Amino acid sequence: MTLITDVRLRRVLDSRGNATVEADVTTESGGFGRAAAPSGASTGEHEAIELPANEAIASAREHAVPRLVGEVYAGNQREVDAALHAADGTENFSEIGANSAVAISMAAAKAGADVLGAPLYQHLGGTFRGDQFPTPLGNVVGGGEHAEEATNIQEFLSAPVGAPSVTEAVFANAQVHARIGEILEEKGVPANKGDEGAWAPPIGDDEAFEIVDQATTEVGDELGFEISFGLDMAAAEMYEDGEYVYEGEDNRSTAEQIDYVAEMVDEYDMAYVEDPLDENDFEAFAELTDRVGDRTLICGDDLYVTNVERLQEGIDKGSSNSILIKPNQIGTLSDAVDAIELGARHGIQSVVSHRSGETEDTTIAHLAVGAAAPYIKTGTVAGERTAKLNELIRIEEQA
Ligand SMILES: O=C(O)[C@@H](CO)OP(=O)(O)O
Ligand SMILES: [Mg+2]
Repeated sequence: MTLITDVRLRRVLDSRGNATVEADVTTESGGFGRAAAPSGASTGEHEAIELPANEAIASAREHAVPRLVGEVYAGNQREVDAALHAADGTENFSEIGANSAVAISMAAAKAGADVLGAPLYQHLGGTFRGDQFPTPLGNVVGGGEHAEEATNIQEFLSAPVGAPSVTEAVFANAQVHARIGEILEEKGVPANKGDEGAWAPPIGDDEAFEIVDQATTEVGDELGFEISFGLDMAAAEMYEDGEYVYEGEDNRSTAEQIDYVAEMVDEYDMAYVEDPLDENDFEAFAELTDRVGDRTLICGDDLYVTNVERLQEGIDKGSSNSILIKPNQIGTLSDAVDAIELGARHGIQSVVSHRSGETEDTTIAHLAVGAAAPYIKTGTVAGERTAKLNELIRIEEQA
């Protein structure tokens, strides 16, 4: 029933207006799945390779489609993803492009779910999944590679850790975003928006900490549950010649960066810090995790690139207690789930994540629920972000 009979690939727009790959997968019994690849701006050095969309499509048509059509069952995700790896033949999807691979992998999963008549999260996670929901981390202020003339720190993330439901958490993040808009207006700070819809005001990191702290506290008090906040520092982007470069401030050595992050964790009682250190510095990550890992999540994004070998190195060295999961960083859903499961076996909390360039695709909402990931990071207000957040609301209603 789920034998793949057709795979179509096309170029569509992502949220930055760039071309990305969309895949349609059809099965023998008429099952259908459609998915599109996202795209990063602050990409990790060790990520699977994204090719220009037209090249990725041409190569996948030549190498991957013949290995799928009439050969592989969409209901068997491992088989689909193994065929993609075999078609590519490299370590990092540099032949067919991780963008083609992930679009086909996700579209096949949806086609499989369609044939089974099951929601995608249940197809991915099994019948005993669907009752545990991720806490959404919502980008509310940011800069770095996602906006010019804004904060050094890439993302300030609202973290409604005390929310009684995912729906209330999603609305809480939107309210924090709105409150920050008001605070910026009161201060007379002009506020543009960055790639993910977060405010991108021309202020320093110190002022952003104060504003996000104020907004999360006020909205938390009003709603009656705890809203903490966190950061994605995307520190690999700041790291130059052994130092962390902060515009308008002194540079920080690795030891100073560790001290700074540890101080901020305590000063603001932060729930989460992603990529506080360079993407190759497993040791510095371990030092920071040793210092504050009992009271906050230290998450590896560019550090791990959703790769189980890099995650295993982090586990061996004690580098973090959390991992970011981006299916397009590794190229298939099977690889992404392997990383979540390896992490879970070692007490590493997964944060399933969007990219800064996104589409209306909602697969990551289902992946987070299907794999029982404790967190999801998928923005706060823009349409390509609310697509996933609204899907979480619908899944919660079904549960
Ligand atoms: O660093 C990140 O976590 C992501 C998503 O917020 O950004 P990008 O997709 O640009 O890598
Ligand atoms: Mg990141």
